Amino acid sequence: MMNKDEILLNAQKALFYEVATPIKPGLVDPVTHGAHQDMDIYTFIDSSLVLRPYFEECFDVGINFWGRLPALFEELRSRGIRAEKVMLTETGGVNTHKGAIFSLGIFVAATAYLKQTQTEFSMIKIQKIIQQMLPNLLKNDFRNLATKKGLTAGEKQYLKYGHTGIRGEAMQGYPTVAKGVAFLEMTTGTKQERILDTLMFLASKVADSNLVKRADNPQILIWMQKQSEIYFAKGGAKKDAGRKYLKDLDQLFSEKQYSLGGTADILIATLFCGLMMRII
Ligand SMILES: CC(C)(COP(=O)(O)OP(=O)(O)OC[C@H]1O[C@@H](n2cnc3c(N)ncnc32)[C@H](O[C@H]2O[C@H](COP(=O)(O)OP(=O)(O)OP(=O)(O)O)[C@@H](O)[C@H]2O)[C@@H]1O)[C@@H](O)C(=O)NCCC(=O)NCCS
Ligand SMILES: Nc1ncnc2[nH]cnc12
Repeated sequence: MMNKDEILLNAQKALFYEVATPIKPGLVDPVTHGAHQDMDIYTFIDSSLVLRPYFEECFDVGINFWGRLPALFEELRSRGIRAEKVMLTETGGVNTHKGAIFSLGIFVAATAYLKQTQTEFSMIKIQKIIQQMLPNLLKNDFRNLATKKGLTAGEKQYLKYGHTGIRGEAMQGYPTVAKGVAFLEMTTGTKQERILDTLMFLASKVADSNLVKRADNPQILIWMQKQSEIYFAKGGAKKDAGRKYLKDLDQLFSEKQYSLGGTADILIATLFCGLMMRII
């Protein structure tokens, strides 16, 4: 298993690899800000760097933890809430990495916990640890929704459509990340082509509450699956037709204010695992 510095470096690399990759539909890259007028690449550089101490805390909590795993998540959560505040202070109130604070924080802590007893990073073992950390996430988080004021997009979508969003994904041990890692391993080409193809693969699998919120329509997820199919039929990132399609899609997303913000967070977690497995 890699040492602490290497693991934390991989967490930061995952954040930078994702945002550095052009052309992602509706998302920020070094040249465009997609559907996010309040962000640019510099906002993401600031946010990625300021989160380093938080990921270090997640590692330390995981490596020193003993006891029942749900208590590990409780320890993370209070730190995650603080990290969200640090991010918002650094970005001037912009939500760059809310999903990544949650998901990547869980992955870093689970990796550190695994390191206590195992010499190798294993996707299956990480998924099991995460499942054991989060048995009651949905029940606890959605307990008082009917009377809660100021619901988040994820909470609203649970009440309106029954979508369990990022919490459902996390509770199941991130099956979509596992699929993303298996896909990433199969990809060929440059790093950029492999990351773009993995993003578009994930875009057909993730129930992205950010996309549903922006489109104000859950059917958008089915439309997104179709776009992903067309992209791969055109040869994906390694072909001019695939890249042209992506560029047009980015244009459309920017005009309609659609974003794949949740998918970007799942890509970040996928890249972290890929880096831990040395497949990227
Ligand atoms: C459990 C939390 C993630 C809280 O969830 P919450 O209920 O607050 O919000 P959700 O709407 O459910 O989603 C939160 C963010 O998670 C990302 N996301 C959405 N769907 C998925 C998915 N299927 N898989 C992975 N990640 C997902 C998404 O973040 C991205 O979108 C952001 C940009 O959105 P944008 O619309 O521009 O900005 P907003 O602020 O949302 O709205 P406007 O201001 O524009 O109107 C971009 O940042 C991406 O990261 C959702 O935003 C977790 O946050 C939580 O529990 N928080 C408490 C602290 C905590 O527990 N931390 C855990 C430590 S381990
Ligand atoms: N590149 C990106 N653009 C917008 N939101 C994001 N959330 C995570 N990565 C993002």
